[in-house]
Amino acid sequence: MSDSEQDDDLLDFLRQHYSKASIAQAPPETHVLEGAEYVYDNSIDVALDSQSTIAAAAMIFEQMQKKEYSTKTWASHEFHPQRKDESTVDFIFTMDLLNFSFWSERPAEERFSIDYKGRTWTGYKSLVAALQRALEEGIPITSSDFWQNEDECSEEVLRHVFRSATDEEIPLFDDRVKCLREAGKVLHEKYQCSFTKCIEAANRSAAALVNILAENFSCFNDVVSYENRKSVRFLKRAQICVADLWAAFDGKDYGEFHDIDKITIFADYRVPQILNLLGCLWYSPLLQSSVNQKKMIESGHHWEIQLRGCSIWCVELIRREVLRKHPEAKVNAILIDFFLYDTIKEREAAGQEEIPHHRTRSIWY
Ligand SMILES: Nc1nc2c(c(CN[C@H]3C=C[C@H](O)[C@@H]3O)cn2[C@@H]2O[C@H](COP(=O)(O)O)[C@@H](O)[C@H]2O)c(=O)[nH]1
Repeated sequence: MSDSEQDDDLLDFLRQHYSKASIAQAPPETHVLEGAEYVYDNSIDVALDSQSTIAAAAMIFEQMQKKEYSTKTWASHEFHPQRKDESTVDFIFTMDLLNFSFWSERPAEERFSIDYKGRTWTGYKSLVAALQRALEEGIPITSSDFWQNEDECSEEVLRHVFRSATDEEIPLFDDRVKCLREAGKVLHEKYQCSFTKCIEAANRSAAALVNILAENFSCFNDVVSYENRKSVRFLKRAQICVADLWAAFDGKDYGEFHDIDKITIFADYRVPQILNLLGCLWYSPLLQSSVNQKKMIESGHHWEIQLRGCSIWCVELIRREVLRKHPEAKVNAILIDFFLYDTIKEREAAGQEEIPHHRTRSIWY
């Protein structure tokens, strides 16, 4: 039998036994966790301490139970939108397009901050406050049509939206403008100007929605290469966008995802910090001293990749340990992450930020 006849026979066999549908139905995957494990397995400047990780799992579970951590915790935060409709979808998409790099090298009283409702907000909360303030001022900052209209949504208007209470402007202002312009263009060209169309295209799969964001919006495509692996996907803002939808809508409507547990923690500058403080992450002496001295670590540096990848892997081990001891627990990496972020922010507010977070300036987190 000739080669081509053998090929035809093989194709006939495949057609008979593997319909296109079954091949196409492989469930969507983000590949974030396998990338994180690869980074962990190939890290020399960051290590996990198993005893501290086991102890952290017990503490986190006990605290989350006590504080009744659930998706409902999301709506309890200042200025998070409360309406269960498309306006909240648009708010979350806008927020997570811009949800990065708020840390400052200035002293506390001089750092970028937003005045809103009689208080001054910094960090992530400064972003949420700025968006709410703009909406109250009649600026449609959560509309992708607006972002595309450079006459109405001029640089001057955007500087007004993010005007600071100090003379330090919001970090990476120009990059944030680029994120809005790109997102407006992509939504217009591919999703009828609405992020809800991206959600619909994901067919209630969290992994599929993360992939839609990463593959269609370059500003969400948070991917690095490390050692011999070309593509380590962290996808921090794509993942936190899906997680915020899930939490804001209590796992229903626009927040309903059958595979939400595929989402990992969001590898930023806060989770490594709290894991380091808890003794779960150990740094090489040189890395620890660089972090303690608040030295800049370039985006893409192997230290930064190790910090982010080992954080994702560490919380995966914490999640497994919690479920090993409490199989019935309604706990996933998202809720553990929200708890860890809120915990480090409480410690910061109480002046207990004994070890600083690492300093990397980028749009990825
Ligand atoms: N891993 C993780 N990173 C988070 C958050 C949040 C806020 N999520 C809220 C929603 C539900 C939760 O209960 C939170 O209240 C912001 N960030 C990131 O941190 C950085 C800002 O830090 P700072 O400048 O100190 O505020 C920046 O990269 C930002 O993207 C989180 O939850 N997890």
